[in-house]
Amino acid sequence: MQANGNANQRIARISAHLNPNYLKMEGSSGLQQVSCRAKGGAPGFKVAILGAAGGIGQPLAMLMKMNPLVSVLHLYDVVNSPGVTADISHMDTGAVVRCFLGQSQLEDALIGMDLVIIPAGVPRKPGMTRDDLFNINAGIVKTLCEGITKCCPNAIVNLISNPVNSTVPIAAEVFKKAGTYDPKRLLGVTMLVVVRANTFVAEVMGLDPREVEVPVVGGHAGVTILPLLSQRESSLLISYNLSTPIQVKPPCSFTPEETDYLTSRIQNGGTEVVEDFLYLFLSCSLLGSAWLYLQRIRISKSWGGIGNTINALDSHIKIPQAYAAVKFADACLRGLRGDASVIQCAFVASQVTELPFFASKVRLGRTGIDEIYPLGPLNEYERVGLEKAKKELAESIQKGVSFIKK
Ligand SMILES: NC(=O)c1ccc[n+]([C@@H]2O[C@H](COP(=O)([O-])OP(=O)(O)OC[C@H]3O[C@@H](n4cnc5c(N)ncnc54)[C@H](O)[C@@H]3O)[C@@H](O)[C@H]2O)c1
Ligand SMILES: O=C(O)C[C@H](O)C(=O)O
Repeated sequence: MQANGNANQRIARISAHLNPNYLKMEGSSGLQQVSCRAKGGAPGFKVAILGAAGGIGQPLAMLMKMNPLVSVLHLYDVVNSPGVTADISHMDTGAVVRCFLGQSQLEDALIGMDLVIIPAGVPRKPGMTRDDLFNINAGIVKTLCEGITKCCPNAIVNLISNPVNSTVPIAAEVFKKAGTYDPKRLLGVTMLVVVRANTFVAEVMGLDPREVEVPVVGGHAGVTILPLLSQRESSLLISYNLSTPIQVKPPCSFTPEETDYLTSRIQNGGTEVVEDFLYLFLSCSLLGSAWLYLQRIRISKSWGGIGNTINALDSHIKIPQAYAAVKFADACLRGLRGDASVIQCAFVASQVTELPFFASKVRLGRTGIDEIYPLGPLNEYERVGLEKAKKELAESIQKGVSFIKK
């Protein structure tokens, strides 16, 4: 194997993984000249994660580093991104990982990106709704989206920060204001509720979750999450009349009790996790769990001290949430690559209902969303649910729009 460059150049390349400013300090003319990838690394897409040091950001970064479609991975956060980047960069997979820390490095983090994934912001604590996060997360999403308009206006944006029902309209308004809005490129990530729906249905029916595909439409909070359980048989083939066949799932139907149980569990899955974690934290702390102890120290440091420790107790590494986010990001990348029939649910600008945004099945392509599918036939239970969902969604969307237009 032949080494690439002289010793100083090699050391500079390694240091640039962790802090791209290293090369600037060394007198390089800029980031674009840096090639941090080992010789022979595969070409692929450039992906930035904003909020990469967080509970969802860290496992998301790890899983994106493992994705063969990713050639460059930028990890941005306002705290702790150097440590996370150091960890992730030791993985012997193809993607080059670079660290960006703090607002002054946001633009460098975004230049030239194909896909920007945003899990930045505060998570819920027990007793809170996603909407309770609006006051803090709205401003964070606004700032990050302003960076995107400047540095990578053509990137696909995957918005994870809650409340998704409002943060997606906020992002749209920021992009409109800057004249860079393309509704095909802005997607609110609702994949997690689809993942939960598939799992819970599989449990009830005794199926392998990989065989199950439940369309979940509407939004990403409480009653706005509307699983279309009546459609989980062969709905894609029947209602969308696609030319490319999609695998028909094993047919089954649910009793009214099962439908109630499943709908409620899917709608409240996020709350189940938030409430359960506090219980888990307290029990494990009593048992002296080293992991949780370390997490607590790490989180309290990152949140600025003892005073905030209590607030941060329910923040934890969110692996299934990251799994869902990566499943969705991977679908976006496969669409960008030109794969056929990449279909997922997402919260997007839509004409499927009278609302300006709605989650439904979309087909992903080389420029983002290629097609948005209609809801298909609903039963009476789902029609009632749809009306409730639309009422709450309308308010959340308006709240996001007004935040920018005020
Ligand atoms: N849509 C979904 O499916 C889904 C799933 C899980 C979490 N979430 C949401 O994602 C968000 C993050 O959740 P978490 O559990 O990772 O929280 P967390 O507190 O563990 O991590 C959030 C990270 O964002 C960073 N951050 C804060 N302000 C920032 C800024 N201005 N720029 C860049 N980074 C910033 C923090 O430093 C932190 O590292 C929450 O709003 C949560 O509700 C959504
Ligand atoms: O519920 C939350 O607050 C986080 C996320 O949206 C989830 O569904 O787990």
